[in-house]
Amino acid sequence: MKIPPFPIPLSLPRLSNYPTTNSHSILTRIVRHKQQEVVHMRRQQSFEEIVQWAEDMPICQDFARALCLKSDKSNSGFPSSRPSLIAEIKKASPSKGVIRENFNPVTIARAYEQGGATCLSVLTDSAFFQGSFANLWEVRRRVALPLLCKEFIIDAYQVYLARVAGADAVLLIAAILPEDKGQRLLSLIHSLGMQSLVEVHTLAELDRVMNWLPLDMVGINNRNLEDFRIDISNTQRLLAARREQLDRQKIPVISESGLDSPTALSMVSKAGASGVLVGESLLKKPDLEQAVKILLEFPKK
Ligand SMILES: O=C(O)c1ccccc1NCC(=O)[C@H](O)[C@H](O)COP(=O)(O)O
Repeated sequence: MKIPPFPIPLSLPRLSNYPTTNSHSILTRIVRHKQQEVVHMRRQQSFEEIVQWAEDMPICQDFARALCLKSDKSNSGFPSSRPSLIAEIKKASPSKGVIRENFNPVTIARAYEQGGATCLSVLTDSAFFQGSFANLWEVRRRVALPLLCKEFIIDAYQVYLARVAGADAVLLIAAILPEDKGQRLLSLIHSLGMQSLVEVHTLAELDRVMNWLPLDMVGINNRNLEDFRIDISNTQRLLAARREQLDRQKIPVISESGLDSPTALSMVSKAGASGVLVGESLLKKPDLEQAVKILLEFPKK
């Protein structure tokens, strides 16, 4: 394997340089910032070079398959099916500020792996989540689990960067991608050998992304990204409406955000989710390995 020159010396622009105000929704502010960030990164590191590095990367792991193999929908030892866990590595978030002061992405990744996580999600946004592509690359070098690049993707440049930093899968958020752009980015992700977790929050978004082909995984976000409200019954609602269609097309569903107990996992699993994406409730605990084990322990009958 040729080692790409990470960390690419990208000095990202400071949030305060851009004309966003608190009257805009957080998602609007993030997207405006991303637009500026992409312009800035393209100036610092040529697109052609990033493309070349991406083409030299080793083959990706099958993220969706890992999740489905681990999700145990038939194990009679458990009162309900057990979803597999994508454990998230994030230092801070717009809704919660700093979540974990003592933050070392590789130490966190190893603890998650020891605890029984199936895959990892690494926040790469720096302005709002205090993450980086270098964090993703560090985790890639030291931990074998399949990795999701958790970014606000609006441009091909970011997709190539995710591949160079070692991602196996990339998040696409329906709410920030008009239809043809979403499909174009999904096709690019596939052409680079990666998969995508396509995230929706509403039924209208779910119906829209069902036209993006081929879908690897759908994520149902329980967090409203406009106002931060969390409602884990969102997963049940959307699955109740479209489970048949998703099952028919064999598209695994991941429930995201606000999941903090085995009971919550059991709820979304019974609704049809094959996996869960969990960050904050784990990251708040001092012992992360133990926190994962406790979360994956389903309530006994
Ligand atoms: O978490 C936020 O405050 C946030 C704000 C705006 C856009 C996205 C945001 N979070 C991304 C996520 O959806 C979560 O990191 C992920 O689903 C894990 O959620 P949690 O377990 O609640 O940390």
